[in-house]
Amino acid sequence: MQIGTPLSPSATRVMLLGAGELGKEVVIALQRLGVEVIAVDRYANAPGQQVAHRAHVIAMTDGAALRRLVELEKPQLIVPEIEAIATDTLVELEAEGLAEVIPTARAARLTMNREGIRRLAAEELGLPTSPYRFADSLAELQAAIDGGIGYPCIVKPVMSSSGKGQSLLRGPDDVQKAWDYAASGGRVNQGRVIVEGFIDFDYEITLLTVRARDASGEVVTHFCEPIGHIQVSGDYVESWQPQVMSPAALARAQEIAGAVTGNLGGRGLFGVELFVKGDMVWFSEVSPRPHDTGLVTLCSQRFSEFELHARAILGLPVDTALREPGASAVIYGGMEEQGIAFAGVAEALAVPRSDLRLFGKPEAFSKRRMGVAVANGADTDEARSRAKLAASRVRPVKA
Ligand SMILES: Nc1ncnc2c1ncn2[C@@H]1O[C@H](COP(=O)(O)OP(=O)(O)OP(=O)(O)O)[C@@H](O)[C@H]1O
Ligand SMILES: NCC(=O)N[C@@H]1O[C@H](COP(=O)([O-])[O-])[C@@H](O)[C@H]1O
Ligand SMILES: [Mg+2]
Repeated sequence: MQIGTPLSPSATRVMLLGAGELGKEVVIALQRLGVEVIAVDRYANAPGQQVAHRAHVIAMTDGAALRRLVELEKPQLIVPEIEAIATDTLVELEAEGLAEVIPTARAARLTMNREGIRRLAAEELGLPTSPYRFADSLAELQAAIDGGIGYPCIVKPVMSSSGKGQSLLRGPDDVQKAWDYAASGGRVNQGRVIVEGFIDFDYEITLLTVRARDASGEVVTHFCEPIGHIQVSGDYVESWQPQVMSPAALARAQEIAGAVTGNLGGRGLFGVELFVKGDMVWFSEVSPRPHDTGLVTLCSQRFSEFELHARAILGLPVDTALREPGASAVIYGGMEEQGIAFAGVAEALAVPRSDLRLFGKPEAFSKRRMGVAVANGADTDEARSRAKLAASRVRPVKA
């Protein structure tokens, strides 16, 4: 693909559906390559909209509104940045040849709903996953648990992300609460949940996997070094790269990631989430787009996951090499307030080899991710303590 001049008839236009912190970095990477970027989100002044050529606010789950916007902006590429999108409309738009959906409209549709991707991975591709059932009511949920899933188990809305609506159930007393929380936490409330048996893993990783054209034009699969991370209530708080793995576990992880991304197809970067115990590896889920735990690559790789995504979707070659060990630590809003300020930034950046991203979200919530600290070190232990120290020095305050 040639790259044209932005804001001229020759422009290469890319539309991001979702413009949060991950999209913001993708927009910046695309801007640097001379791409015209249109950032869409459900609210005004989303992080990615602040650095794009144009911004639109629509309900992205409204198929008619999405179609109108695509017909107006005529992007060559549509890049989903969140799950909750009218993906049936994406399938139609792609079939009509109106735009190419990254990585494919089918991948966006399957991963929007936990049921689609889980059934593909476990039942079609035969990949190892936690035991699971789906339920549409409290009674069905109880029956699924009693019928074999057992305790401990995890309940999640079929459509949600960043741990929203997710609970760990230790016994029968937790079932009603988990059902009610899932119903309130799903981004698109379908009243359907997945219940998964709890995997007692040693550690979990995100294996960033890139499908990109090589010099001959053929799409080949590249793997980044594995990223280790810690999640609290289903949301990531800390990540580091590289995560040390046994050669057997790494080979199995790459095999699973290759199988699922190969089936989803297209071009782009994927975050393949895997649980590891000894040499055993389970597939958990996959984002057909940059992953929050991959924010660490802003400091650890030659090209961040966002730059890799930008290159891959444009049909350009990639280089997934690690540069040096790194880590990331999340900065939360800590309050429910509009237009907050951040104190302690100078103190945070005084931590050796550290850097910050403040996303610029217009409204803070107590557990909303508002920024991230990244840091390098001689090893991931040193990088982690620096990233956590830098993050802890940033203090959200009322402006
Ligand atoms: N079956 C399971 N066994 C053990 N831990 C689990 C299981 N399912 C989820 N978890 C834990 O909860 C975390 C979040 O789960 P999951 O990735 O499914 O949620 P999510 O809402 O899609 O999050 P995100 O959008 O951030 O990826 C996992 O990374 C893992 O730490
Ligand atoms: N795990 C998925 C993930 O991290 N997605 C990132 O969070 C944003 C939504 O944030 P918000 O909920 O604060 O608006 C999304 O737009 C994306 O950048
Ligand atoms: Mg996840």
